[in-house]
Amino acid sequence: MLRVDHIETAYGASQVLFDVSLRIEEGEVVTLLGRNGMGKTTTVNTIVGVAPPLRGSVVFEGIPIAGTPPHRIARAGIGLVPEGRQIFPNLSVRENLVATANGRGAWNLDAVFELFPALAPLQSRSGNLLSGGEQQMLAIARTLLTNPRLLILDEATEGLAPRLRGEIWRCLRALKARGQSILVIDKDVAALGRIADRHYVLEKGRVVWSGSPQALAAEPEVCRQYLGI
Ligand SMILES: Nc1ncnc2c1ncn2[C@@H]1O[C@H](COP(=O)(O)OP(=O)(O)OP(=O)(O)O)[C@@H](O)[C@H]1O
Repeated sequence: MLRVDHIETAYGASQVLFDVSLRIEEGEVVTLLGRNGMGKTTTVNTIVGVAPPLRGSVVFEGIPIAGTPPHRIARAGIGLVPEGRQIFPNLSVRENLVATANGRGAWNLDAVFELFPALAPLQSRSGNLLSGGEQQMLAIARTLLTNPRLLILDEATEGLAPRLRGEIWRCLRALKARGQSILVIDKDVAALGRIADRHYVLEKGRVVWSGSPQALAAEPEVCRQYLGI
């Protein structure tokens, strides 16, 4: 579904990604792991068109998308739940949800309220009055309403209380069970290992290891050296 091949990405004169390659097959959950500043968000930004690569290719469902503007990539079916959520603070929950909904697939308001029952009674509440967990549910629901073929979450549970983190993992398991393809970044390697098909470990802008959660668990040196666990 997505093939990233040998991408090199820079912010101005500062190159951040070096020869990064990864793939996501239909229905897979794939993760990007690595300590702060290693290039995970930049990899996502390259895929969604915010930081086009200097070299290398990004091919989504057989179509090269590197260099395509972000709104066209979103339309092509890649939905991002960004780090920091970026919900519209002055719009209500319902207005946030319908603002970017496209009605081109199975996701509608009823379906997202079924996935996140806690959001349903908050429909008229202003975005800036939501808790962090409610904001993250809203951010995921809003992206699902664009009916993405590939859902990307950057820092899926960052800053959330344990109970709310559990709620986000429950949601991602439910989405995986529906066949949703997902690329996810999070610091909770154990939780990611329970839902992932494959991990990619980034270190200083390079993929230094990739493999299944079982393979990662068998490599304590990789965990220690690159993930600090
Ligand atoms: N807009 C930018 N302009 C210049 N440098 C940037 C920019 N965004 C990120 N960087 C740099 O690129 C490198 C990789 O950052 P990136 O955000 O991709 O890492 P990350 O692995 O996602 O880390 P984090 O978990 O802290 O977000 C870092 O050295 C960072 O300082």
